[in-house]
Amino acid sequence: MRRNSWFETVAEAQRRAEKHLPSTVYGALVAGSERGLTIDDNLAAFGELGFAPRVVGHHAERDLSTTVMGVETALPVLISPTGVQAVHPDGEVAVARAAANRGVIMGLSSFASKPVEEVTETNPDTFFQLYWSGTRDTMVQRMDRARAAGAKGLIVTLDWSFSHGRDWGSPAIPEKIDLKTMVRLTPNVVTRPRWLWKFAKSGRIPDLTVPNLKPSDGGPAPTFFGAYHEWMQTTPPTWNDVRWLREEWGGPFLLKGVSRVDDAKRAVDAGVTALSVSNHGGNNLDTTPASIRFLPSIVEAVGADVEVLLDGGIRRGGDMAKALALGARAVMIGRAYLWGLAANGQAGVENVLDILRGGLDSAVLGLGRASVHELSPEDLVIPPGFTRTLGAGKDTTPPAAFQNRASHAWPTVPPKPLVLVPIGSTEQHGPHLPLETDSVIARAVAERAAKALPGPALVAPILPYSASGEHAHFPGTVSIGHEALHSVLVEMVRSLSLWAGSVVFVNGHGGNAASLRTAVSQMREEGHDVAWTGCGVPGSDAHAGRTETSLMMHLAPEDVSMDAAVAGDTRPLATLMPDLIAQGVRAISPSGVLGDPTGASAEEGRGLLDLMVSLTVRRMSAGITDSRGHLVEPEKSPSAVESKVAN
Ligand SMILES: Cc1cc2nc3c(=O)[nH]c(=O)nc-3n(C[C@H](O)[C@H](O)[C@H](O)COP(=O)(O)O)c2cc1C
Repeated sequence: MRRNSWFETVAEAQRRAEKHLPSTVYGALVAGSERGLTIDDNLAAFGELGFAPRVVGHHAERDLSTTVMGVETALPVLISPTGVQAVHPDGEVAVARAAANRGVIMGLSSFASKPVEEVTETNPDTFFQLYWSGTRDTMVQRMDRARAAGAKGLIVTLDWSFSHGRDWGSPAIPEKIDLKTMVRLTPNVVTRPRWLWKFAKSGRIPDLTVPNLKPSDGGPAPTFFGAYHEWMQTTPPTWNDVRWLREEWGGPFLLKGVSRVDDAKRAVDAGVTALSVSNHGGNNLDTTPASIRFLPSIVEAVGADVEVLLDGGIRRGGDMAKALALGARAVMIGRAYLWGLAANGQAGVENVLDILRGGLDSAVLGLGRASVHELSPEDLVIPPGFTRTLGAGKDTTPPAAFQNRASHAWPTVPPKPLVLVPIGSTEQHGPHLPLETDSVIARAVAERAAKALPGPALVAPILPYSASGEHAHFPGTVSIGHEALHSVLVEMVRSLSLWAGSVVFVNGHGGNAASLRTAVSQMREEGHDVAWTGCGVPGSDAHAGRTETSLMMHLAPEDVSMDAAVAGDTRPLATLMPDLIAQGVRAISPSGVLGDPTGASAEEGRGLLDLMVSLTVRRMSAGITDSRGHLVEPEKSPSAVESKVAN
């Protein structure tokens, strides 16, 4: 009896691929560089993330569809480009057909075994992938050909450093597979008669040429290794080259392979439409952490500007749900569909896409969401320390460079810029929020305001220590007191004024207001162009309550422990103030919370942050201050009461 070719999970597809394929071919699919630690982490990281399911209020119908770079897809998954050499005689055409049948976008590698024209004919929703390889002329020819074939987007892959040593032994890949090689590989091949039979039936032997790199003068297509050689000989690209590629292509443009926030920002500056957070499926520099760990920081930095995708380690629909919850617009899959292809051709790829659809739908259902767009970090249990942030100029790094679009070396600082200096605190924020809560909020407001303001605006490294005397008896609090803070602010302004046009302190901690008033008014009397503003919004509660908790759930969800959140004293700040001044926070609220964090949400935090930023931008644009340099709302007179600042 014929064995049921349907499989239940991607793990089973992998087992069948291993059985079907010669070990050399299977080895090339599972490959990860060096010790394979990155590829392991790509998988393990999804296991570290948990779900936070709901039990009532589930939606009878769920919408899993989205668009990627303007192209509709029934599922938020793309076929990631891979050189599908020798896995199946129909190669990428079988994959493209499966993707078309499931309404999914096909990514075609320039190292693929099938011509782009055949693939776009099969699946019109195809993105063509290019490496920075060859001369500019050859790259233009390749892009022209893909465009003429109807490719709807270009994927440019930049995360490859020719790091191919593998401790477990790289499989030997022949220059080309002809009959002679087949004979040489016989011991390997004869143990996989079904694989050989598929090729024999198709009347072809596995092909290791790359038709999409065929020269336009009619010469033969290079072999896989010829193409690889050309790529290795090409001088690596600069950001200007990326911009040039994007302009030459002129359509939707996805940059694949980003891990760092600074690279993501430069990609945005280069005009990309989308980027994929990726480590090439563990095939670039081994020990690079899993791509999912970088996703939140990159979404936070550029998610409002471009579409952010993720690839690496997706094996289940639940993995997709986790990536989407952390802000990915869609994911890309590599090995999962290759194993499906090896196990059962086109039907095997369809089987894999169905598995992913089923798993994603279950997750969306169980999380009580109606669509993939509603997934959010709140749906996940994110263990402390899960995420990694690279190249963000975090305030834990030495304050050597300005944190702005690019990390500025001094000659690149624009003349007489406006400098925003965020001021935070290091103080207890209840049992559920981190000590740096005020710093995270102040920096986020300053960075977003700097982007929104016209003209050059730089964000200076944050001042993380300030006046937190009222929280002094809680472990973790570090306060330098008003006197020291006053001196720091004065000296900062004197130093900044040597080259800055103007200085605005963006304060995230209400306890700093007294020092800011005295220091800023002293500096204005000395003739410096300086002002300050707070991050308050009307109606916010006092400390570690709903306002700050919502903001942190939006900005740094991995650092919020909602399990530990408790309500504190909920009286308004004005009522609490005399007791606070006389006795400190601990006497009034043993937990350190003033307010009630329990109803907080990331959604609310996003709205609050937007409001904070727009109020800050409005105040800064109007430039009206009270007599001590505190920026006030434009409609209020300069003598108006100072606005409330967040704690
Ligand atoms: C065998 C193989 C070949 C690949 N070839 C390419 C390629 O030609 N172009 C490219 O951009 N990425 C290539 N990749 C990387 C994938 O597009 C994708 O980033 C990676 O496979 C995602 O990880 P996953 O396999 O865990 O899903 C390849 C990956 C594998 C496993």
